[in-house]
Amino acid sequence: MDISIVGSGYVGTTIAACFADFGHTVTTIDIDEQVVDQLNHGTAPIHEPGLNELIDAYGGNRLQATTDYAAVRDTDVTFLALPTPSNADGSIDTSAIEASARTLGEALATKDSDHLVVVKSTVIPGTTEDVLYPLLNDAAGEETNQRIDVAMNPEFLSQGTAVTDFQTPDKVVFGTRTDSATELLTAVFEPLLAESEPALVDTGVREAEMIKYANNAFLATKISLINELGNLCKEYGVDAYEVAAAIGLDDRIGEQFLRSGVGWGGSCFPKDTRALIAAARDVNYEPSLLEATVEVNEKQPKRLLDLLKKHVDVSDRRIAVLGLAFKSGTDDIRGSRAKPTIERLQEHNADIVAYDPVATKHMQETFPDIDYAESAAAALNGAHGAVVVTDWDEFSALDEEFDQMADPVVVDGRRVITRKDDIIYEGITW
Ligand SMILES: NC(=O)C1=CN([C@@H]2O[C@H](COP(=O)(O)OP(=O)(O)OC[C@H]3O[C@@H](n4cnc5c(N)ncnc54)[C@H](O)[C@@H]3O)[C@@H](O)[C@H]2O)C=CC1
Ligand SMILES: O=C(O)[C@H]1O[C@H](OP(=O)(O)OP(=O)(O)OC[C@H]2O[C@@H](n3ccc(=O)[nH]c3=O)[C@H](O)[C@@H]2O)[C@H](O)[C@@H](O)[C@@H]1O
Repeated sequence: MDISIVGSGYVGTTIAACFADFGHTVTTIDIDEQVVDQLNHGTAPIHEPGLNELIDAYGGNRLQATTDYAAVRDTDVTFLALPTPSNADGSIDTSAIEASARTLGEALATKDSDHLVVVKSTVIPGTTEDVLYPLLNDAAGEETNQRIDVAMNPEFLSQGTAVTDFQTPDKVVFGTRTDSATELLTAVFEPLLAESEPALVDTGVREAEMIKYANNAFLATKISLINELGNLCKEYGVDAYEVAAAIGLDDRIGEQFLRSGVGWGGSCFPKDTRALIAAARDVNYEPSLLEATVEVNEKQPKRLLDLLKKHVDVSDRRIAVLGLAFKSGTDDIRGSRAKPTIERLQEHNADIVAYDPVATKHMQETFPDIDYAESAAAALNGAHGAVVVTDWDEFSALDEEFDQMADPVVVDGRRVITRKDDIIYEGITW
């Protein structure tokens, strides 16, 4: 099948590479010429395990990239994997996806066969059918004889494991208006459905849009709940990880996403929870639990520093921040809990030295005035305290490095530190 994909970020590039691997012919479209050049030269524009191998194998042949929307005319279906960031009030900014729908509609005006446009981006219920569908058809013009249909196919991959998550999902959701759209999507995903046998959810467009938000809201709330319980555990001298391990044995609860700590970040949980809260207010519904989910998350970095301040006066003291990425395995700092942690340390006039194996360059753009170390050892050397914000494996190997601290106070926000002897060690929820 001939597939086009608009947007070559985390989602667009991953699905492009995997669709090519299924045997489809794929054309990606992006406004960023550098991204297009990279793909055509067989290089992935983002860092994801396994992605470079696929792009290297198919880039420039079965997988072509362009900035020209005209390429969609030679394809049967177009996936939109465009950003849906937050407006100032938390609602989603649909400007990129709307602009793209207009350009896509204009390009499809001269296509003489049916075309399916599938929204992969995370959008509030109604966006695909009430906003994008009319835009596409208006831009395509009345005199065209082709029929444009729309569908919604939410994506559940996580950064750091994007390729394997996409190839072996728990479920695939088709939100469609017509049987022909369902049939076409089934043909696109046929190799994946045959190989991994995920649950197939065949539903309506609005339901598919809502399933994506509900999925992320549930996961974010699950983490906030274990963080709230974890905070309480700490007050009672109870280890929250022992409690989590036990409650996770109940199939109704499940063992995943029970790692308490300094909170959730990333490109999606923060924006999607805010978007759902804004959407709820739009329909005059007060989303109390979602608000509490966000509120608990905002509190965790403060708790981390309160624990540090119990042992150290941070003012004018060198404090090490270990980990800047929003989670291990990525250089992405969007929504990272390191940001509020650094801001709060700055408010207390700490002399901050930060370290991350891969995310330093990005954080330097946000905080150009703090020190950045080349290694965790260098960050800890002479520090009066350290906070751990990201669950990088290499932090669990730290040992003698703590002996080089001026005051060996370590507050762990991710339960990664294994050395406990001869240091003052505090876990955020244990
Ligand atoms: N990052 C993730 O792990 C996941 C993201 N999502 C959702 O998928 C959507 C895309 O997210 P990401 O891939 O992370 O975005 P991203 O920010 O990594 O990439 C977006 C790409 O779209 C391009 N672009 C922007 N406007 C364009 C236009 N008018 N025409 C062509 N290209 C354009 C940008 O240059 C960029 O390469 C969002 O709605 C997000 O919520 C869903 C599941 C997972
Ligand atoms: O919509 C999206 O973009 C994606 O958002 C998340 O994926 P991602 O943000 O890449 O990463 P996660 O592994 O979910 O971690 C998110 C945050 O939660 C934190 N987390 C996760 C799990 C846990 O037990 N505790 C915890 O604090 C992580 O440290 C991280 O800051 C979802 O897991 C994906 O299913 C979804 O597709």
